[in-house]
Amino acid sequence: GELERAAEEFLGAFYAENPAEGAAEGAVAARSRQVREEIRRTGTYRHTAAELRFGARVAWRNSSRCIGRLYWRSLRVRDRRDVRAARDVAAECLAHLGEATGSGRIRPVVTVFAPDRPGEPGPRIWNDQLIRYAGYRRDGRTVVGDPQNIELTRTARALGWTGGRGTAFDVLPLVIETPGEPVRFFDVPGRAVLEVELTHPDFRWFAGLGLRWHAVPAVSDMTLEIGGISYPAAPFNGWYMGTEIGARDLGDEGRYDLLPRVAEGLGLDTSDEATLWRDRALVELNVAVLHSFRQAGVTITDHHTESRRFLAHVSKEESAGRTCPADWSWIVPPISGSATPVFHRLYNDRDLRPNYVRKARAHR
Ligand code: HEM
Ligand SMILES: N=C(Nc1cccc(CNC[C@@H]2CCCN2)c1)c1cccs1
Repeated sequence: GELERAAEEFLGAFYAENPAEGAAEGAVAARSRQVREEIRRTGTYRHTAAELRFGARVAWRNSSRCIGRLYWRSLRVRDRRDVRAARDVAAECLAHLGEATGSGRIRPVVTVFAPDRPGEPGPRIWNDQLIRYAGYRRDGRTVVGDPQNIELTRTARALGWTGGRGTAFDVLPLVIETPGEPVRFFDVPGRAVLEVELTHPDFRWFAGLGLRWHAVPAVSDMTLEIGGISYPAAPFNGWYMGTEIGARDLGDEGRYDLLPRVAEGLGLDTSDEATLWRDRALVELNVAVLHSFRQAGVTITDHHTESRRFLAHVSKEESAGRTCPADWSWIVPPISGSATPVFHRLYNDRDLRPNYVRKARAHR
């Protein structure tokens, strides 16, 4: 059936790219038979440690919306497939953050928790990222914090969380769902969250905005799919590209909506779109992010450098006889698109496996 075909395809790719693994006489045939037998007996099968490591790295290499794939081989894989209790999942997520953060030299890490098995789903993390700032709707209109996380904040408070101090940067708890237990929240202690206070190299008033952001982006709401097996909790982190924070997180109207305030600080005329006050505010916000992270010794990349790296990755893949799948609309940065080399070409977006996929989730 479906699972057998996906398993066969994955094992084929695994042995093709890791010839030493199949060097022993009949090793490949034996593994294929063993997997088919296990699927027949149990309806699923267990990856070896080597298959899991390869699968997690190739899933990153196949992530067509990711501009940061040049270093796909260096992904650190934390095999925690025997972890499924909510408190243990939470504890391993905090350990993940510790390993990923270093003291600012961020390392790409993925932690793989228990897979879905017939009759026993794996654990699920309801947060979309391990580190998220709470959002509070005040009097029907004004919002304090991150509007994107208003619903998750409500859910956490409904589960009993009282940790929020009502600031714009309260770190939310982890909300973990696992079979046989009620959905629970677990605080993320301050010591697990490296943050950078934002200042601007040329404008002293910028610090007065009181802005900060967390160092590590760690996506926790995607399912790692390898050879037909789904790992619904497989949080992965890299480092930020500055535009994510400077353009989207802090600049979007539906997020921290800071362009008018930055434009005001710059003394721009915001009454007329044609003064391009939004564009000037965006650039200075992004300058502040890159300057602050670099001054704090926290890994970050700018969209020009990262674009060049991505094109180096694309040509490396071509040389390896593979087509690098890419989604132009996500690869091209949200500011200065045409000033980056990734803008001036097209890509093939293909849905390859292994991959990190977003599946419909029980409403949090
Ligand atoms: C090491 C530095 C990395 C950088 C600078 C980077 C950069 C980015 C950026 C800017 C995006 C677009 C995000 C957005 O617009 O919201 C993205 C998407 C993505 N990245 Fe990377 N990335 C890195 C590492 C990784 C790693 C380690 C993984 C997985 C192991 C990964 C998997 C993905 C996936 C799956 C997406 C698409 C997410 C979605 O569809 O919502 N990236 N990356
Ligand atoms: N730098 C990163 N940024 C990133 C990567 C994937 C997904 C996300 C979150 N994207 C979701 C938001 C909300 C909709 C559009 N963007 C951020 C990384 C996160 C994890 C590894 S790298």
